[in-house]
Amino acid sequence: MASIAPVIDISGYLAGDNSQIPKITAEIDRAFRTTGFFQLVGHGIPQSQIDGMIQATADFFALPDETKRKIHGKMRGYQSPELRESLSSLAKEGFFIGRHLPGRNRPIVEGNLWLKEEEAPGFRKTIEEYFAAMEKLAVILLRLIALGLGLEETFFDNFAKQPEGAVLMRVHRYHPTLPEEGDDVVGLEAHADTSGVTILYQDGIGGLQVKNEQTGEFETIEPVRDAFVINLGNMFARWTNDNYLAAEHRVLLPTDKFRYSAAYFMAGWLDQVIECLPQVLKAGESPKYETCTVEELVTNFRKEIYDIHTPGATAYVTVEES
Ligand SMILES: O=C(O)CCC(=O)C(=O)O
Ligand SMILES: [Fe+2]
Repeated sequence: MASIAPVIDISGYLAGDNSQIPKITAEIDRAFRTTGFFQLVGHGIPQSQIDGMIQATADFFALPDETKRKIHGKMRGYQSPELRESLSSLAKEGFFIGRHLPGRNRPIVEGNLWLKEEEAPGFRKTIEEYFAAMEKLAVILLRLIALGLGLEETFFDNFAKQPEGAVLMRVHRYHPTLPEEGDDVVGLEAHADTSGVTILYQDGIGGLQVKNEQTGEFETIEPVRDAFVINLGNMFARWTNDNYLAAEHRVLLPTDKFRYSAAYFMAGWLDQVIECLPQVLKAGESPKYETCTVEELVTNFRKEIYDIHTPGATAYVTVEES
């Protein structure tokens, strides 16, 4: 059986070797049709930058609770474990950042929350630089996806590059289970992402699992040190009429050490209209989803999440940038 997340090397494309494009785009197309996940190597982001991001994340979460809570937020800043009632209090902490767009009053485009430099030396710079690297990688990925779908290479450029975009990154610390809890404790429940494409880095601990559509079983994606795990969110299910999978995935808690990961969600330009691409429809098929905008999808998602888990919470936090 094919791997649940095949390793795909895009270095040929990045080096400008056009002869590599058909092979790479066909591999990506196959992965998204069969499992919705692949592991990306040859992406050009130095391992030292990735390791630095993981170290900065670990240092941030190691700060005292009261320091982290100074920047407690919902879609930006520190997310303590209790924000999601469905998880055990020890399961997972997060820190969210998104695009920095001061002066825009549009919901979803919010200000980031940072500690003072002396409270978390180097954290902001490291995370912002990694986020910027993800922004570039997302454009590259979307170009390869466009080619694989038989579209113009730049088809998704506006989606990715228009500044007013729902583009977020969350770094996580998953806490080890208590001895009496055993293995197989779910720390992040099964979900599909609300994104176009998600670029995830998981450290070497493991625990990320994807639901196999054929068997219904969750299968583990083994960490590959220099690879990003790439998956599609529900926007591509809509664009491709479910030919590309927005696969369900979850995370099992580690058993003896913290696990760190970083998930960058390219949910794109708020005014992007998402409608079924005519290229994917076979004779006699019709679109399964209503046409909608990114803003509608993301707003609905946030309402669902925050109204369910934190009654009374608003879908957005609008924060003045310091
Ligand atoms: O931490 C991970 O490995 C996965 C995170 C994830 O799926 C998410 O944040 O949506
Ligand atoms: Fe996810």
